[in-house]
Amino acid sequence: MTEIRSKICGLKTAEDIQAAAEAGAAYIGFNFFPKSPRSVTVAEAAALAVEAPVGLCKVALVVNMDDTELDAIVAGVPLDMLQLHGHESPERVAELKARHGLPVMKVLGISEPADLARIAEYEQVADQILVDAKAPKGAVLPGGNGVTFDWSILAKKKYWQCPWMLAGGLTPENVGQAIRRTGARQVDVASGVESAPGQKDPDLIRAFVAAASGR
Ligand SMILES: O=C(O)c1ccccc1N[C@@H]1O[C@H](COP(=O)(O)O)[C@@H](O)[C@H]1O
Repeated sequence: MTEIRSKICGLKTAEDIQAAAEAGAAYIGFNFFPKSPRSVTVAEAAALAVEAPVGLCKVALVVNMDDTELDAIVAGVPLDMLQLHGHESPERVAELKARHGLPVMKVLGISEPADLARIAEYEQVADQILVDAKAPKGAVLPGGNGVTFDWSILAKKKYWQCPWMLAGGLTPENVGQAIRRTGARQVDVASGVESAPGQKDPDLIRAFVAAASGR
């Protein structure tokens, strides 16, 4: 059976990290978007990251961040990957890879088949692509809104040259179906494993990773 790798995004406590690690998640995400209920400071993320088990990929989620702020995050937190969740261009992706020496996952929002074309602009420069739902009009957050998109759009995808991950409204209940319908081998969740905005639920984290893994 194909191994499915899960990313649990927006972790804020040591208990969240322990639950993700014990459940078998492959990635954990620290959210540095200030308006998010999941956001953490550099100091908070650093304290959590140093306690994370070796082998768990620690991802920093940032949105259109400038160099000064991102330099402080990379200098202060032991990280394994950057997740760019804004309007970063392919040139900016390349620049940040070179500047920080970290793999970069670029997020692209999908709501219709035509959106798939944008992935071609990034697949040679990004290390991974995160395929997410587009944020609803007027939303404060560019992600983390718990909305899905029409997964059948991904049935029309071509082979991409870098690994990709599926996100957008995933939950323990729907992640199995999402994997079957899209062929995703990696899945990402934020709000779908919470009891309230920004509060992760260890039971839901375990249920999500188990459902993604087909257990
Ligand atoms: O989670 C957030 O608060 C967030 C804020 C700003 C940009 C991205 C954010 N989250 C990312 O969006 C996906 C999908 O979230 P959800 O599962 O639909 O709630 C999430 O996995 C994060 O990578």
